[in-house]
Amino acid sequence: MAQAKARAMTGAPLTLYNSLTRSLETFEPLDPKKGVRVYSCGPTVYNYAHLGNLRAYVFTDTLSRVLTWKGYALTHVINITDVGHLTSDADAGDDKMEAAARKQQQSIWEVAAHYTQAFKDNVAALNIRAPTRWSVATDHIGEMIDFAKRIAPDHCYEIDSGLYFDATTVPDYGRLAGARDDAGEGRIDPVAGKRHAQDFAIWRKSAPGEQRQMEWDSPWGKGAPGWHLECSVMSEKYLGFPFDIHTGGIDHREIHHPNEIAQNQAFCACGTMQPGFTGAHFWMHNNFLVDRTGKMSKSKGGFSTLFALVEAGIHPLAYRLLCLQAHYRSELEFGADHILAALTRLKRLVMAVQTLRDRAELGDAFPAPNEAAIAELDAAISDDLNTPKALTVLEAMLANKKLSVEERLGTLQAFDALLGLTLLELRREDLRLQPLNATLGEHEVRQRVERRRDARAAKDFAASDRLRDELTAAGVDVMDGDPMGWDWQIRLD
Ligand SMILES: Nc1ncnc2c1ncn2[C@@H]1O[C@H](COP(=O)(O)OP(=O)(O)OP(=O)(O)O)[C@@H](O)[C@H]1O
Ligand SMILES: [Zn+2]
Repeated sequence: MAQAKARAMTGAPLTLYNSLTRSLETFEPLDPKKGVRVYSCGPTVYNYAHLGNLRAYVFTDTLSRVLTWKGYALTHVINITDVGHLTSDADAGDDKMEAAARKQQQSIWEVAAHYTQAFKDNVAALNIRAPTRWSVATDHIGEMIDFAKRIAPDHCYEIDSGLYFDATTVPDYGRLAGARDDAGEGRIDPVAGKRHAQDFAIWRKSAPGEQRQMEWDSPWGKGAPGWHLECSVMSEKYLGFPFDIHTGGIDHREIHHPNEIAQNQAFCACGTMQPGFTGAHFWMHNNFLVDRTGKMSKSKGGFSTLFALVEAGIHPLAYRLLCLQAHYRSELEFGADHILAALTRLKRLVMAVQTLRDRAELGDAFPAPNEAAIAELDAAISDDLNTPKALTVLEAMLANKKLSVEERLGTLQAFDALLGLTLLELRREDLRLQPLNATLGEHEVRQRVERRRDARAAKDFAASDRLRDELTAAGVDVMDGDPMGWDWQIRLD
């Protein structure tokens, strides 16, 4: 801890991109006594998280590791949305949870419990640190009603379908989104009786005759809270306004976060609107994971999960590395080639570390990290979390012959805490996962690869080709002369 504190004072200033000002700003905690307070919009647990969703949490994990590295005490809240998120972000359509429960013929609570656990399993597999608190939306309905009661008199109006927030009652509505283009407006479905297109539901009343599994009594009738309200309420409850950093995917910059900001303005100002007040100091957004069809999205279907990746035999940390290879504000493309290349890079790293370990003479503890390498890493991540640069610093450090083998391992320990790749623990064998649909076991693959090598050595090309075909049919690619000595890999289609 003492070492971490010293780093915060001597390290580079931390610069982060604030979507609110569309500029890079130097980060300082708003109230150092409270440490740094971060809120991240969490998953809607109606389905498995896709790899794009998980990119959002690799990003928040990097942010939280960097803040810890800088020596700050961190309070990080991620919510679990188990009510209120409609099929359209802008208050139209069905509740995603209700729709999923109907389709899966299960209770919403079962659906939520199953996908919440699956999400937490993904988080653990990616070595994303658990936040200080997971806060579940349905545990906060009372607070949501109280919040709504406080802002309703000056900012809301009631119509048949519920209580709506009048976006014209706060200054500068939508500043975070910037100018809304026609496509943005087009996403806002009309709701009968709404005063303005941008107005949004604070409380949705259950329609007469509607069978909802989740509904609560409120001053505006039986119903459920709006999705935007949840995040305002839970961030205020656990972090207090204003807190330091609010994160989410870049889609939230358009509707969800501007609406949270409007609610926060209404909640805090109580008639005397403070200029520029938004509830959080920094609003940060990760860009999308895209595939050939565009943004990966649950709503669109055909998405990839981490579970599917592992079933195909890819180690989950290869996906973490793929995310770190791109800056969080750039789009990142996902495809079989991309993930296999990331896996190869991870293998190289693991083998480099293993070679060092084999050569090292370590006592009870690792030696102190090399200060120059630490400073270089610190400069990279202090520059708006430049993880692609950090990875090249890592590789250069591991290969730096001017440092002793032991010193490199000691430095790696510090790097690992920041990048979360667990390079000191991973072994070459760990990276060889067995695909679920494999027709040959690892041992059988090995035997065939060796028999094929012998056949080639004996110039028995017919036998060697037959063995290769057999392996190909089993989904295994043989790699003759692989520089890393990795003589086979599973094939991803
Ligand atoms: N393709 C993507 N790339 C990166 N982040 C994403 C992507 N899709 C969603 N996110 C982010 O993932 C987080 C969790 O979102 P959530 O579970 O509410 O997704 P969703 O809106 O139901 O999913 P989808 O948009 O895929 O239908 C949010 O911060 C969201 O902005
Ligand atoms: Zn949110």
